[in-house]
Amino acid sequence: MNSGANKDTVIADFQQWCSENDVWLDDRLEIIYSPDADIHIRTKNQSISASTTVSYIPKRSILSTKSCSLAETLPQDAEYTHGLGAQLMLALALYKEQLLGSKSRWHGYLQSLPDFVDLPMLWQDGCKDAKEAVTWLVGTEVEKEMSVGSLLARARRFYEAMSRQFLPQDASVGGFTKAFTLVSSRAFIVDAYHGLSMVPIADAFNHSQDNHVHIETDFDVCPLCGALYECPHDDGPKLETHVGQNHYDSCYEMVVNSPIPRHSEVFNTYGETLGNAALLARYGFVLDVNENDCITWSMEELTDDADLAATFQLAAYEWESEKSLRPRCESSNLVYYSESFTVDGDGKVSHRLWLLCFLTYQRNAPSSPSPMSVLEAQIACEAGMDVDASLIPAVSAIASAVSTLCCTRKAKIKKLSDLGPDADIGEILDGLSDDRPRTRLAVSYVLTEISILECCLAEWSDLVLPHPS
Ligand SMILES: C[S@@+](CC[C@H](N)C(=O)[O-])C[C@H]1O[C@@H](n2cnc3c(N)ncnc32)[C@H](O)[C@@H]1O
Repeated sequence: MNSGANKDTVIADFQQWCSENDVWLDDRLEIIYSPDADIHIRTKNQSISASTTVSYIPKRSILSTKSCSLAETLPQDAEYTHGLGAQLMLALALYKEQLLGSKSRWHGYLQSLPDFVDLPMLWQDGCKDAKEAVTWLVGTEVEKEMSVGSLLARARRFYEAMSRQFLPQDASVGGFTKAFTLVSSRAFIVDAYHGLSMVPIADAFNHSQDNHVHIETDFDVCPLCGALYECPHDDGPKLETHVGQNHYDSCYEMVVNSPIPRHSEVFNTYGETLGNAALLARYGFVLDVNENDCITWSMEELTDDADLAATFQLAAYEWESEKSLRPRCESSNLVYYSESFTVDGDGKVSHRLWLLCFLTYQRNAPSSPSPMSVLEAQIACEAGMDVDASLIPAVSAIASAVSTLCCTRKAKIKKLSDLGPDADIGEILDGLSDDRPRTRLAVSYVLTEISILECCLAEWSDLVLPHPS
C-alpha cells in the first residue's frame, strides 16, 4: 500500500477485486484499516457461531509460483519447494506482479498490502534505532530464528542470481527485500501443488493464540496439476471424480472454530506453537503474553561428544517407550514432556534435556540408577518427601547441570555480557523513548528470555546440594 494512499479507497478497491475474483467474505464481517492496527477483520453488529465458513477463496485467486505470470519459466528445483527457498521464490513471483502494476491480475489485492513489514532482518542496515535493536538480539532465540546477518545476505544473493532473467530493469534489490518481508509475514502453505502462497482475505486477519478462525484446505492434491480427485498423473488406483465437483477450481475456506462476539476483532492463528522469537523474526511483532515462549538448545550446542549423542538417542528411544513417562512428567513441577531440548516459560525443563543432563552425570557416576528412578526421586524431592539417599547426588547433579546451562545461556546474550551483571534491563527499557520502537521491542523480548532463565534457575536451586567444602 502506498503510504500516501487513501485507505478507504484502497480497501474499496480490494473489495471490488475480491468480488471480481469470487473471493467471498461473510457480510457480518468487515475489513477495517486503523493507523494503530493496520488492516484487520472485525464483526459488525452480529455474532458468528462456530463451524461457520466465513470466507471462500477460490484456488485460482491465490498468488503462488504456480499461478503467477512467471509460472512457466520459474525453476522447479526441490530446494525451492520448502523453507527459505520457497519463500525466496514466492517473493520473486510477488515482486514481479508488483512491478507489473495494474497489468497484474492481482493488482486490486496487491495495492492493499503494506509496502513492507519492518522485520529484524532489515534492521542491520537501518537507522540508529534499528542498529541498536539488532545488538540486543545477538545470542537470543530471535537470532537463531533468522540468523540476523545471513537472512538478508541470502535474500540478496538470490536476487543477484535471479533478477536479470526474471525481473524488468526497474527492479531493485530493495524492492525484492520488501516483497520478501511480505511473504515472510503473510504467506501460507495451502496444498501440495501451490505450496507457499499469498492468500487474499486470509492474510488480512491478525494473529492470536485464542484465534476465532483458521484456514481449511485439502492439502493432498496432485503436486503436478493441483487436481483434488482423479487426474492423468495418478499412478495408484484412481479416485473417482465426484459428480458436479469442479476439482481444479475449488476453494480454500476460512472456518470459525470459536464463537465470535459482535463488534470485535476476528483473529486467525499463524501457527499454534509460535513463540515471540518466531513472531518477531517472521512477522515483526510480539504478543504481551505468549505461552509458547521457551529457550531452545540443539544437540550441537549441548555437547560435542559423539558417544554421548549416540547414547542419548538410544536412551531416549527406550525411555520414551515407557508408558509411565508422560504421566510422571505431568506430576513434576520442574520437568515436562517435550521431544526437544527446551526450558519453557515456567522454567520447566523438557524430559529430553533432563535426560541428557542425567546421562552426562551417569558417565562419571560409580553406580548406575535408571533415569526413571532418578526422576521419581526428583519428584519426591520436589514434594518434600523422603528419598532414597543414594539417588540424591544424581538429582542434585542434574539440577546443577540445568543451572549451569541457564547461566551459560544468559551469558550468551551479548548485550547482557557487555552491560555487566548489575545492569537493570527493565530500567533500560523504561528509559527508552517511543521514537525507539525497534529497540523497545528487542529489549522487551530480551526481558522475556531473562525471565525464563531466571525462573528456571530459581525453581531448580532447591535441588542443588551445596558442594562439600
Ligand atoms: C497476515 S498480516 C495481517 C494483516 C495486517 N495487519 C495488515 O495490515 O496487512 C500479518 C501482519 O499483521 C501484523 N499483526 C498480526 N497480528 C498481530 C498482533 N497480534 N499484534 C500486532 N501485529 C499483528 C504484523 O505486522 C504482521 O506482520
